[in-house]
Amino acid sequence: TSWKWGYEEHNGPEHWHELFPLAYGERQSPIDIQTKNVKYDPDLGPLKPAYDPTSATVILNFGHSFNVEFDDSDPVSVLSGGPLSESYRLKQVHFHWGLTDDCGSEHTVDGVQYASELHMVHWNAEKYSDFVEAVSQPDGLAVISCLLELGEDNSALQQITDVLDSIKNKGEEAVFTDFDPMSLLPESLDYWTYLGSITVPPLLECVIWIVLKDRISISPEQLAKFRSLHHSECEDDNSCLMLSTFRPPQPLWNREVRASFK
Ligand SMILES: NS(=O)(=O)N=C1NCCCN1
Ligand SMILES: [Zn+2]
Repeated sequence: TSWKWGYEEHNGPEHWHELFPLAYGERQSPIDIQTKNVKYDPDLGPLKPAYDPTSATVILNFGHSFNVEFDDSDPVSVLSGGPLSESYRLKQVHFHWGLTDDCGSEHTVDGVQYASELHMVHWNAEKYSDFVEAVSQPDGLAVISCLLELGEDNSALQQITDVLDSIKNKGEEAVFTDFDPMSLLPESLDYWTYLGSITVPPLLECVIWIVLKDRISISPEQLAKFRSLHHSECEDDNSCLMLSTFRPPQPLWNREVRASFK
């Protein structure tokens, strides 16, 4: 394509439909979770994350975000329970953020946008043979989302922000292991769940979303570190900063949001 999708005026979410028609699909993400319209579902069991910190491998700058990658060649770090009928394998963890501290999350709750959002991406390794096959299926991925609100330094997050200087430019990667993604999550795993899509092109409608009710904190200094990353290789430090990396909420259409809690 002549342009690479991104989050700037010329290639951001309002342009994505030009190359990725699913942008106008019936089960797009993120959404605004209107708590008065969610339905408590007593059949929703507890989430059962089981992660091995040694399965973390590298942290890398993708250009439109940075990922902590996990070795998913064996069922070592997995998620089951909750709304899931099968066991899903953890593949990567990443974040979304905004230009200023008053925006940045993708999901919103009763119209409130938070400073950042954590996504833990898992794929259905019981039904599908690899990640690429999974993203072409309606139940291919399960993504745990946790909203980050502006506040105190998050000590678990510091393990990540401390290494971002080593992956400043697109394509750079660094060894990153002995990382337990559970350390990032709040004490309660109460959640809302709905059927949606990945929130980056090609916007495939393959995700069972699991949005945690409780939030974790991120400090202004930690957010500033996210924004110091470069979305491409460039010398002039301020011409290619990864300042904003969130897609705004999309229409709910004919979908229900269920709650695991009253
Ligand atoms: N924001 S997101 O939908 O989690 N993004 C993803 N990108 C790559 C494939 C999985 N998910
Ligand atoms: Zn994401």
